[in-house]
Amino acid sequence: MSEMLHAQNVSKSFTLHTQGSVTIPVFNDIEFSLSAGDCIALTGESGSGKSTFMRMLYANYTCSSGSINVRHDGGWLDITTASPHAILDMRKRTMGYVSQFLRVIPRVPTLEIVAEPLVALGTSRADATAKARGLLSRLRIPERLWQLSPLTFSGGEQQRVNIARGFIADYPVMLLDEPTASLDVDNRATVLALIEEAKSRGAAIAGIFHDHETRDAVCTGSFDVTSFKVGAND
Ligand SMILES: Nc1ncnc2c1ncn2[C@@H]1O[C@H](COP(=O)(O)OP(=O)(O)OP(=O)(O)O)[C@@H](O)[C@H]1O
Repeated sequence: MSEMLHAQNVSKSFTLHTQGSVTIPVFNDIEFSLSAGDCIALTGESGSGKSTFMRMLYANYTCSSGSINVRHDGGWLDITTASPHAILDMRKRTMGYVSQFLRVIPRVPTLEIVAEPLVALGTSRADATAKARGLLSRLRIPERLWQLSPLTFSGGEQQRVNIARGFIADYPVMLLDEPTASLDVDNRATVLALIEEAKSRGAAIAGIFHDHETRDAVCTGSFDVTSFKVGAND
């Protein structure tokens, strides 16, 4: 399967400038690769750096050293050195990210929030809205809520709106941060089906799944961040 993302010699430490410039080393020399059709679980004990690494894959956090290349626009883009404009383009067209929490924009209806990534890619508003309706139905968000802002929705409802938004475009690479964390059994099954569909169309997926059943059901492999922890092999 073709490689979609490659992280090489990636290290990370945080410097706490407001606390005497204390340095917190997180991990050293990570080698990580993701291919089309993969669904790799990032694993490791609490505090080992799973979320930090995922944020680095999305270029939300900088790398202390190393490179992260993403297949984008027919070539490779090193997101550790790319311009902010190139990163935004990569996120728009290549890499989807389902975070745990929805960023709610007040007064924007749910249907529009879900359809927006497809509209940004050039799909007509009618087609994007039709697909958004389909996803919201599958994820059991009652139709009477679709024209409302999700500001007042429950945690689980907000998470499902976020999932619908994350899965509406066929991103070649997807990052999933605990996509089933606050879901009931039926909705968890729907999310597993969406992940399976993304894998079958060739998406390359990395995710954090604290729930073992979810991980065992959809993951093709795992990547233990702990083994790259600073001092792990001392
Ligand atoms: N923005 C930050 N500034 C400073 N230190 C941070 C920051 N983000 C994470 N860290 C530190 O980096 C280490 C790894 O944290 P991270 O959240 O990535 O772990 P995790 O494996 O995702 O943990 P968990 O499973 O508990 O969510 C921790 O020691 C944490 O304190």
